[in-house]
Amino acid sequence: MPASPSGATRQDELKRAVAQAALDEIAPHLERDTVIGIGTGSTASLFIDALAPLRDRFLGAVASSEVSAKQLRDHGIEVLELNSVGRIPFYVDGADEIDHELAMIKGGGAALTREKIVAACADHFICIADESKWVPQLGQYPLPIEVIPMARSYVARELVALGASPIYREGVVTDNGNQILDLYDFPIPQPKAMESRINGIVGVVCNGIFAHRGADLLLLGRTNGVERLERRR
Ligand SMILES: O=C[C@H](O)[C@H](O)[C@H](O)COP(=O)(O)O
Repeated sequence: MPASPSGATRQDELKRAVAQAALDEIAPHLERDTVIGIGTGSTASLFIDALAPLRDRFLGAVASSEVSAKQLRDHGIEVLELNSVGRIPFYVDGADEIDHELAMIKGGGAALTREKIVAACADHFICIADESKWVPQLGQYPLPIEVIPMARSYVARELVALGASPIYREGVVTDNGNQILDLYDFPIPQPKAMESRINGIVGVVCNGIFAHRGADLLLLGRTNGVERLERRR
């Protein structure tokens, strides 16, 4: 992708545009006691940067990773523990893939479990993504599975029985002290069923299909502007 004179690629510009669009979406709803759920990754990071100037208009944030928590604190935004907060009106995060039902693959950065937990607690999941993430069917991007380390080989064998080819993401330890298996070339025609099926394997902590709790709103960065897509009810 060509870089602009500033060094930013077109994809970077689209990510920045959707980060700003998410801010525009939530800014009118911020109250002194509002807690915002914050995702992980390059797009979520741009959202944190955009959010920083408004830090005095809301209470704080719950972060889905240690990396995002640090970035929030560096901006002077209070990071709250999930167990200590009540309502989270908005969760803002990126995705590795998203389909027309606003189901997603997430976890390219290994943050899937905490992301799914914070997303589950939120009233509205706003997904921010550039158009490269928009797919007709999930599964072109490797599907991450977070596993308890001692169960890794067992889970891998169970996934092979499902028709997958799991690859151990060597050297990666999640914020929860676990490991990641990635499923390459694994088409997912029925995301909800597959999300449940993989979660049923003993030793799996979480998988990167976000279908049961998909996004409510997608802000999709396209070359001709940000498209706003709401989940069909
Ligand atoms: O674990 C990482 C997260 O699921 C990210 O939200 C996802 O990988 C998208 O990241 P990015 O915005 O960098 O493409």
